[in-house]
Amino acid sequence: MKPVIALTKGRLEKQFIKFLQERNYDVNPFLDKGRKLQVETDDFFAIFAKGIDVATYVEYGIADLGVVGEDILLEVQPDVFDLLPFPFGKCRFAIAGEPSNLSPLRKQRIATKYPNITTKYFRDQGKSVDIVKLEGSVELAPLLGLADDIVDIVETGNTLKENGLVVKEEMLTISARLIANRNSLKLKRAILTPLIDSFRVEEGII
Ligand SMILES: Nc1ncnc2c1ncn2[C@@H]1O[C@H](COP(=O)(O)OP(=O)(O)OP(=O)(O)O)[C@@H](O)[C@H]1O
Ligand SMILES: O=P(O)(O)OC[C@H]1O[C@H](OP(=O)(O)OP(=O)(O)O)[C@H](O)[C@@H]1O
Repeated sequence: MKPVIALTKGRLEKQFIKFLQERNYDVNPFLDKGRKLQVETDDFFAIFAKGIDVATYVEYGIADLGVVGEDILLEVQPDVFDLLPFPFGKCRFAIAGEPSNLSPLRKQRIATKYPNITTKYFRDQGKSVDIVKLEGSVELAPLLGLADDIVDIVETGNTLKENGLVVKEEMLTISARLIANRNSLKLKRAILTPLIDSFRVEEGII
């Protein structure tokens, strides 16, 4: 029996495949997968899903392991075991907006894909804000007057820069994480341990 790993489609998938290659796993089945959403390698079955669904597949035990952004774990708080960080998918959460906008007299309005992370962050600072939930291109919101500022992921800063926005406050840094189904960890320990151990990166490298 092979383990099942749920992978976040898109940028994390590409970086995970590179990570596997560096560890001498055979990645050929990934290279010609086309639009297929399931792939079998010598070592495991992989399924491809959106990050939020990766957490769901792992929580329900359809997948034993998952590769998912920490942003999803913080936002959704799925009932999974958070095993270890990967040295990719590194970025940070920040509050950003137009350089010169003044604090509004009304409650501050923040646009974000991450309402729970945002609410908690401001609540911890003793502030209540209005949240506008968006699904992407969040940088548009302050430019078009939908919100005063945004809370979003920043990596290179290019998206902010090219849209005339600046970081106003750094919030926290995140990376991709390896998660596991709680029962799989107990019941399939023998087949999962070698895989999990091969994903460990020496301390100091991350
Ligand atoms: N600019 C970035 N740099 C590094 N990691 C990022 C960046 N943006 C997102 N991520 C991480 O990669 C994960 C997947 O992001 P990706 O952009 O592929 O999908 P998404 O935009 O969150 O969702 P969708 O599938 O709807 O496009 C995110 O959950 C986050 O952890
Ligand atoms: O600092 P940068 O390197 O420019 O990266 C940051 C951008 O990347 C993510 O967007 P993504 O590409 O996932 O598109 P989205 O806005 O549709 O979510 C994030 O939401 C920022 O917009």
